[in-house]
Amino acid sequence: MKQIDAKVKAQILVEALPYIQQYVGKIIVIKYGGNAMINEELKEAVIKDVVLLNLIGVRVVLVHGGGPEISEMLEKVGKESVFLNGLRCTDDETMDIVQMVLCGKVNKNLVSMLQKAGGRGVGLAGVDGNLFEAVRRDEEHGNVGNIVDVHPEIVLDVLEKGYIPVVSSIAAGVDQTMNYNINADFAAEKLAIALHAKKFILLTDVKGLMRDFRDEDSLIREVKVSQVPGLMKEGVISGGMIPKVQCCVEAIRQGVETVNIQDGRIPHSILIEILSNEGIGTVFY
Ligand SMILES: Nc1ncnc2c1ncn2[C@@H]1O[C@H](COP(=O)(O)OP(=O)(O)O)[C@@H](O)[C@H]1O
Ligand SMILES: CC(=O)N[C@@H](CCC(=O)OP(=O)(O)O)C(=O)O
Repeated sequence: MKQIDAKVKAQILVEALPYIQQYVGKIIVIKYGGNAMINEELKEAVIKDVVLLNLIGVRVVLVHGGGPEISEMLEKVGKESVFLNGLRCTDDETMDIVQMVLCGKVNKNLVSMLQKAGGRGVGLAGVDGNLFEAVRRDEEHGNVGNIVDVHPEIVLDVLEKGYIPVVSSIAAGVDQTMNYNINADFAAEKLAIALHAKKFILLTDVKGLMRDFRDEDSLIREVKVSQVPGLMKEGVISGGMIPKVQCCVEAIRQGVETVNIQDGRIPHSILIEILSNEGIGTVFY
């Protein structure tokens, strides 16, 4: 690694101070999508940003997806992935695999990486401490749930002790008889609202919200939530962006100060957003 002169390092830290001060003691919820977990190097960059923020006293909560990893595992056991309106149709066998992959593989991998980077992670599934309670969404999606209640106490306890909560998007049924598969964007949004987060960041595999998502230069930097219905009508927001943007709007309406959709493929994009005036990606306010 290229060494930076100590004077330069000191200068960089001093310049970062006013930005950091805004966030010390505040909660930031980061949704880390499976499509943004492209390789180990990029994952390490995300993890280091999270550890650094935690070390300087920002209360960071990581909510992760893992859609591509679930699909890969389903393929290995000979099951096809079926999506309806962007949500995975989840029969009982698929639900077992969703839980194994999200709560086992992806969650523990992120916790290990946090620890390797000098942080202290605690993995939680949305069923732990009754964090998320859900009801069945509809018959077509099978075991996919809508979160109807959030009990954030377990996350607050973990934060209080200085750990970094790493949350997977599984919810307990309200009657506790079964668990549900929850889209990770929805789970993160609900948690950001319940925790009164200052900021909610969604890391994905595009630069942000684009006027034309095939054109990398058409990034929309700022969106007022009142502009969203118009953008939907124009067809600017489509596919996987529809639920994502709905999450952003709901989070702002429910009191989260700013919400950002940004590119998890850019190394250290979290720090770039937090430590600069210009920021990165699309900010909703
Ligand atoms: N206006 C838009 N700007 C950016 N992406 C868009 C837009 N409209 C649709 N999309 C699609 O939304 C996708 C991101 O949503 P999704 O695949 O669900 O992300 P994730 O897996 O990170 O949750 C992009 O890869 C892109 O194909
Ligand atoms: C109901 C539903 O679709 N659940 C998602 C949960 C994981 C997820 O959302 O992961 P990404 O953020 O990586 O897409 C799924 O089964 O794929």
